[in-house]
Amino acid sequence: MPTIKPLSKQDTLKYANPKRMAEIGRDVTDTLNANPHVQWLESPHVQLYVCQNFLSDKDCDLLVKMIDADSQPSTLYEGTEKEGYRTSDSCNVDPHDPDIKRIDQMICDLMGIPASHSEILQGQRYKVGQEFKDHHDFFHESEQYWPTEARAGGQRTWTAMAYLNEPEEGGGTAFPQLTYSVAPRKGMLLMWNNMGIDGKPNLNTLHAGTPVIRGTKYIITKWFRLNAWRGAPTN
Ligand SMILES: O=C(O)CCC(=O)C(=O)O
Ligand SMILES: [Fe+2]
Repeated sequence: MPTIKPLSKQDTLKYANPKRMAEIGRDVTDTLNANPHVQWLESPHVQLYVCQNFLSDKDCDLLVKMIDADSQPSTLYEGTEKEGYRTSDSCNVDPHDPDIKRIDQMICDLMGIPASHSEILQGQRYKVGQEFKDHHDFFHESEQYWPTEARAGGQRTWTAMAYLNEPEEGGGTAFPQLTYSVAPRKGMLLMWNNMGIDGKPNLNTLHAGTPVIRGTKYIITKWFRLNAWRGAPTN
């Protein structure tokens, strides 16, 4: 594996600046709080929101088709792989597809974050028994992937995740620190701030895609970055 240049203290501030991340947290929560279609899932520990019926049935169904066509076994970051940890299938949906561009923009507009600061939409499918165990979506700065991810867009700030169907049993998104689990609802968008109000990674955002017991679960996920995401295609 090539050696990756470590980050200086100054670089780290550029890629994970608590002051700027606290500001983003305030801006996004102001936007979401002002939207009558969005509900705040009251918690003192995590800024967590839902928007019911965010995606139409038609959009959900077309996304499910795309995921079925393109999915490969999901991956974890190099150095963090653990057997059985993330057993779903995933795919990066085609960012040039006009429906994807529209849905992508709808998510960014709802949250008030520029699309340039977001990663490509990822689709995921969980069959019976598949899951994504407890994890944080923010980057742990002690991990070997961090310098590369930092330079590619910096820390992950917010997560937006939409359920495309309702498995018959299981497949909720559990937040063990909140003793809280969100049940999949077709078309519902779930959003949370991976940072605390201090703009630093919030350990209470620990969450899991719990095993599907009956049926299949489909979701799309979008992760936002502090800076412009360099992995993004140019158009
Ligand atoms: O499947 C879920 O409910 C959670 C997925 C998740 O945490 C992720 O994609 O980062
Ligand atoms: Fe996650």
